[in-house]
Amino acid sequence: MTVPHQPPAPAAITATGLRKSFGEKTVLDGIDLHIPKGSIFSLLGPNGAGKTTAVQILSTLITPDAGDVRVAGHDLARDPGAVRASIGVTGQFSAVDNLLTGEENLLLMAELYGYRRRQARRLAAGLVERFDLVEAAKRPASTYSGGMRRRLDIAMTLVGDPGVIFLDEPTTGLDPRSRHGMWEIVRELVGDGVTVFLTTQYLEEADQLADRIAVLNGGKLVAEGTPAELKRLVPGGHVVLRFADAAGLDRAARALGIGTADSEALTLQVPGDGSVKSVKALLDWVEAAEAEVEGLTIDTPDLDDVFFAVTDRPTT
Ligand SMILES: Nc1ncnc2c1ncn2[C@@H]1O[C@H](COP(=O)(O)OP(=O)(O)OP(=O)(O)O)[C@@H](O)[C@H]1O
Repeated sequence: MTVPHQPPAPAAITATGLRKSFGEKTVLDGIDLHIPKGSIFSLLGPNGAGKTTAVQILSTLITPDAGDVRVAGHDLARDPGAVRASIGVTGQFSAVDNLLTGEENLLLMAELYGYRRRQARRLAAGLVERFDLVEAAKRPASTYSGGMRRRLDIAMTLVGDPGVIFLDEPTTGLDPRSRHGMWEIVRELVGDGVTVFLTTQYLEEADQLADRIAVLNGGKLVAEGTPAELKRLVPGGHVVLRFADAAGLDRAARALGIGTADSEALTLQVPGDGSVKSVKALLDWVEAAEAEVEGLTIDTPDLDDVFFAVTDRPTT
């Protein structure tokens, strides 16, 4: 019997041996990337690690010193124009014109892409609706909140119907509600088949959104994988049992023979992955020692733990 062979998902972005230095400073020291179409990839790293530099290279704003890069099926070095036509970039350098209304910004963008007046109006109306800007559409963008401006920025990017979107810190400075709204937008984009390359300062954001995450440090990718894979790289998961009295804590600590007891808080911290099976086994042991557990909490490593484990101090 032959095992059916799953073809690898086509790549939206690939890079091999990507290098970039500024003077003496090597920022990217041989980076390889393979980002499947229709996925969200998040690049993390301390301040000054080179995330923006990577985005600028992949989006044709600056040229690398070495490396083969393909974006949306086009060779970056040979056909930067085709790459540019297939991508959208939003983030630190917003394309929004403050003097124009939201609607005018969208119409201007549509004109740049060669849409006729009627088509442009229809497209702008659809985007205004989709990005919840109907009430604000006739107001100058200068009056918009940070969240509205980011939504308008992404809406403008979509006028060009890009297959790959670079989001450079899309939610920095947004309040939690606006941030969640932005996450919904990103998920919708990917649902439509768009590939998203995301840089963020918020590890929770990468955890929530990204299919795969890479951590950049000292010019190299020091860790790469799904959020779950990365969390497995670091130890630190544990279960904290809280006891009814000191005698119970004592009996349990002796029966288990591992863990850190806190006699004031009446807790015992035991290493563990927090799975139902391991917690049940732990409670069975404690019960056999006739110790009464009043409560328990499970702490699993999060991306913060991974980040601290694989990166060193900021480089700027
Ligand atoms: N045009 C330039 N000339 C000289 N050095 C530069 C230039 N652009 C970036 N750098 C340096 O390259 C390094 C990486 O910068 P980059 O902005 O890519 O980092 P980053 O990971 O995006 O940081 P942050 O999280 O702070 O935005 C920094 O040390 C920066 O000072």
